[in-house]
Amino acid sequence: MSKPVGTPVDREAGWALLVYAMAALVAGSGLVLMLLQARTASARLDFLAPVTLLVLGLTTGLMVFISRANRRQIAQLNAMGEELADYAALLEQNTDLLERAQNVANMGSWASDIPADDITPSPQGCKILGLPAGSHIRFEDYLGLVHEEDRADVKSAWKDALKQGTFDGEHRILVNGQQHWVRHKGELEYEPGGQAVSALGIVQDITEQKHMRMALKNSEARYRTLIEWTPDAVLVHRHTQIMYANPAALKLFGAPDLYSLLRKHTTDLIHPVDMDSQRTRMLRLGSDEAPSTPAEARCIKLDGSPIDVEVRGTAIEFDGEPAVHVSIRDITQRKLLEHEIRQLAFYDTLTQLPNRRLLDDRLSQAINANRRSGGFGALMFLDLDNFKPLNDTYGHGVGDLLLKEAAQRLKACVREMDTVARFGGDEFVVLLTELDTDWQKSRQFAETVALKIKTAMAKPYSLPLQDPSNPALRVEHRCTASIGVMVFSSASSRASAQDLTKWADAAMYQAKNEGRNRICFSEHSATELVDHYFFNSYKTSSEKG
Ligand SMILES: Nc1nc2c(ncn2[C@@H]2O[C@H](COP(=O)(O)OP(=O)(O)OP(=O)(O)O)[C@@H](O)[C@H]2O)c(=O)[nH]1
Repeated sequence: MSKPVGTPVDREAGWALLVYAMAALVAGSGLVLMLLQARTASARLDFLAPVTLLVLGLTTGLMVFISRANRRQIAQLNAMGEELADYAALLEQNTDLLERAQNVANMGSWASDIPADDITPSPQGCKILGLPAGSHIRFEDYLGLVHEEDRADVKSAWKDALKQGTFDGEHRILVNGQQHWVRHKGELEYEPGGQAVSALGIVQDITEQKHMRMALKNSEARYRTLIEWTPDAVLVHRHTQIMYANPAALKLFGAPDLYSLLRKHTTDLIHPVDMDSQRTRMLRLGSDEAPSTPAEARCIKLDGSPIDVEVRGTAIEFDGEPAVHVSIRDITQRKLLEHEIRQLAFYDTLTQLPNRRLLDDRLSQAINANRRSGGFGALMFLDLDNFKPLNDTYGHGVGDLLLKEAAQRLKACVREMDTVARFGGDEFVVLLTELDTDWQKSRQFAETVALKIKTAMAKPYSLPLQDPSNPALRVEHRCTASIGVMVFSSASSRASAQDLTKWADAAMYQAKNEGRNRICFSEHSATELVDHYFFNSYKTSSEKG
């Protein structure tokens, strides 16, 4: 089978050319015949054949020409039709996409022909407004959907929009008896004369957002009311910048007004001693949602004075953004009470020196420390000599003054790290710690301190007689001290705190018996020495081997 040559258009043009050529040949033959017959002046009837040929040729050519022109126009029209169909499909596709997008966004659109008072919502717009799909409504119809309390506002907003060219507003509508919040936003178009002719806008159902916003507003209002009334100080800060302070916080920090606190950072209110720990807590709060455990801290008021507080923080959302709520309780009174209880439990009320209980505790600590360091300590037991006559002659009040003065003198004789305790009555105990790892040096040091104490205590006491009729009246009293000293190492770990006190007490009695105002070393000090060397040599050999 032979293949056709060329495209259909080429073939059609070829056939047309052939027909034109044949028509021209026929018409030409007719014309030639006519000319020849005219020359030979033949009969009138003889013209019929050539004329027929001429007309036939011309008519055929003309018909082919017209037919081709028509076919071209039809082809063009067909092409345009196909193009239009493509556009229509694209439009349909875009409309479908737009509708789906509006559906997802819960947002519709609408167009309004203002002079005709005709509003055409999109399918999603109809759904939001509770209208059948494809509805056209008048402005008055729309007002009928609007909640009656919002109707006047909508009317006046539309009036303004006609002048301004844009609008953006929220109001309530009723859809099947249910209240919905909608937001309209749109633009108007004007004709050259200034008359608004059309408007295009979007409508969005914002009921859910509105309810959430209202719930948030209500909970924030509740939160504010609660913290306004709470007796604890409350600060809300974001990255330490104070955003809110309740009246109790103003009072606690001595702020004259809210503004003076809002200018501050929480770090401005933390005492330098607690800055690091509080910063760490704040950083942890930023990443951890759980409220922090209460912690004691020192804060500073705006006038710079310190306050003891208990702080507790928790991460919150404030004005829609992450922040930290800090609750601050003033614990100054509690601290004072705690201090008072501690003083009563561990300190002598008259001299403010540690009492027997605290002494025992510190002595045990010293024994343990010596055990670790392998060094020596010393315990001195003191009893005032000739104290009773002062009491008996001038009364206990004056005796108390002497005891207080004796306490001060004792403290002045020792280092900060040492302990001076009142054991009871006119008895005192001095604990010297971390003397030396050498027995001789430690004993010497203890003896030096004991001598210093003996000298200080023996100095006369000038005491006011507390006579209201003569306040300047004073009495001079001489009252020495008998001192028993026990040097201990505790390396042997055999001696307890009670043992050491007992041995020092015995040495003190020895000093009393030997005539008072003197120093005696406990004979157990030597035993301790032997134990010490035994223990240390054992320790060294076991470490080696
Ligand atoms: N003012 C006052 N006296 C007290 C206190 N506690 C005990 N005393 C008195 O202290 C005295 C202690 O008695 P002693 O140690 O025997 O009296 P002393 O005159 O020092 O006798 P020697 O120690 O033997 O020298 C007693 O009179 C107690 O009443 C106190 O808190 N205040």
